[in-house]
Amino acid sequence: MEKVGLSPLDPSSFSRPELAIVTEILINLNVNFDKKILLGDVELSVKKIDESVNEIILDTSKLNISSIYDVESEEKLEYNLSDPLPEYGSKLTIQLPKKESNSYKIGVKYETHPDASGLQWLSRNATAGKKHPYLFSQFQPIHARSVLPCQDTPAVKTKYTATISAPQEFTVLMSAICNGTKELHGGKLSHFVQKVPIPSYLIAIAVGVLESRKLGPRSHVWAEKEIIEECAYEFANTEHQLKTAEEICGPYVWGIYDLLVLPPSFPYGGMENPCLTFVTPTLLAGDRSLANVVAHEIAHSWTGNLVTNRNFEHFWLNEGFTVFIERKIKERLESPQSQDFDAYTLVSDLNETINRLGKDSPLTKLVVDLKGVHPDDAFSDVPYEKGQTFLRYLEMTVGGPDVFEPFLRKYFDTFKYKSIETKDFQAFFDSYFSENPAIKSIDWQTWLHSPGMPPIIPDYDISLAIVCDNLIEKFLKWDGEGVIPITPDDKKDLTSSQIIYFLQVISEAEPQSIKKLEALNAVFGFDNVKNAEIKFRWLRTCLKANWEEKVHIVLTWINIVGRMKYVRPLYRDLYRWEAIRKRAQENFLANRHNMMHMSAYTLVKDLHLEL
Ligand SMILES: CC/C=C\C/C=C\C[C@@H](O)/C=C/C=C/C=C\[C@@H](O)CCCC(=O)O
Ligand SMILES: [Zn+2]
Repeated sequence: MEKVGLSPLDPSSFSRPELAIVTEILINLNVNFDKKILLGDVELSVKKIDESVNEIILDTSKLNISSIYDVESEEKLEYNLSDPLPEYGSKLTIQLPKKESNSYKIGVKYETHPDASGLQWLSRNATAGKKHPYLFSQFQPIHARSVLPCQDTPAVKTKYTATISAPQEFTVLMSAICNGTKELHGGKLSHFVQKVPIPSYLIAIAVGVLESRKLGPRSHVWAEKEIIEECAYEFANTEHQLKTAEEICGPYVWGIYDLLVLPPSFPYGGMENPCLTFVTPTLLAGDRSLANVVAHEIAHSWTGNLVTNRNFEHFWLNEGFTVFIERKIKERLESPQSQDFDAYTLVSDLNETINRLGKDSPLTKLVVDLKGVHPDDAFSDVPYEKGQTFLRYLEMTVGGPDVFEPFLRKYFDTFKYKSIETKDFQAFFDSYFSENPAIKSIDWQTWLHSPGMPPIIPDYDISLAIVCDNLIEKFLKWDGEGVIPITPDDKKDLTSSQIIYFLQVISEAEPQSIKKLEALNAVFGFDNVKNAEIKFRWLRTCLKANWEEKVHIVLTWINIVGRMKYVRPLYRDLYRWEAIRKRAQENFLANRHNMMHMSAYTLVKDLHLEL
């Protein structure tokens, strides 16, 4: 069902940038931890596109607006704030001042709501140091509107500057370059500038008592002091990853590349906020084995942040390309086998998602229809894995990386600083490869618009999987009597990725007996593993075996770790287990106040709770 009032060009936004567009944003906010609000003002530079309009339309969500004015004359402007559309917010229509020129500066004084969907206000207990509160944001896909009035569509890209005031002991970080801090009335003012035009979902802020360590010539890692050394070790390869990405994609335009390791409630593995990637502490495996997420976020510096999906129906242009580049970084820094191993093993995750959503579900298409569907409800690994599979297929079809990588660089250069749709990519591809007869065989319609698994899975090098397959077969065939047919010797040559794959296949097989799993744990030590990807799959395997003793461990973990990639499947597993269902629902209800809005919003549905 279509939602009334939303744009015909972006079904997730009220704004109409084709009529009047925001061209620059100036943010001036104070952080109030006691009230859990940001308060201050924004100044929006606006350009009229259609001469006949006298208004600008913005997205807002739960903002408490006190005045809207013409910055030059300081005259108050008339505005209308619509009734809220749940999860989309309210449409803010502002009458533009009457004047000759087509350019305006509009000021909005306001404060955010303590439940702003794009912010998480953490109490001191939810931090590592337990002494100070913490604030962080997550605006993708459409939560920027809960923090500032804006055209909250990725079709609009603007530069921004910000001045943020916070208590003295806190560090303020943003998805921008910090160009100075100064003390003021016992507090601290921090100034930021983002000179590259970005969509609203890439504006980001974090405020905490933080330290940093240098990682390389253009990178620092930020975190609470309790984990900062661990973070510096884990992400020591950042500069290598960045350089490799530049070799593949072209020059890095963002100046610095910093990392912020957030408290564990952060809902995603990573978020590609420009100049300052946000990452979950679940990447701290102790052996750098999960740092591919950083390669993924680095890749977004081109795919998503430079060339951006015009609306979230084309999210695969952001994520499919990013996974594709992430694996090319892995290929160069590790080996072609490890690149293919990742692609091959993630096909089974994709399969699980498509079975869960239904192979005919419209949400399994690469290009989705988001009219009446909130992007947070559409989120899955389909745009990631089906998207990268399509790109691997295209690469293979046109003649391999030697031909495809120069095309990619040309694509980034042509569409940098722009927002595009799938048809723009397709037209560019067709024109670039117009002399290549192989492109005639590409069935764009099926790849882009048919539901279900990708029509073709490329011939990946599966040598790293074969050794695991032998062990998996031995384990699955074992009847649980006598000694487990896997020895510590079998395990010692396996990489973390191979152990993840091993457990992934076991978790997808028939439920195993608790006795067999105890024996497996004795060989691998899964109960004490630090690597979150392994822990996650181990816990899922245990739940499938109805191993009651593990329920408490699962609940304890998901009460701390907010990463939806883990929390949602584990809650869904608990829900499926009838005897545990109520306990899972009660646990969620007791802990939802510690979660970010988007996590609680999606979990209510996963747990079939009517709230
Ligand atoms: C077909 C999908 C259509 C629309 C979805 C659009 C936006 C999805 C929205 O819910 C926000 C996504 C934000 C993602 C941020 C980071 C991810 O890349 C993390 C991936 C999972 C993880 O590793 O934890
Ligand atoms: Zn991504």
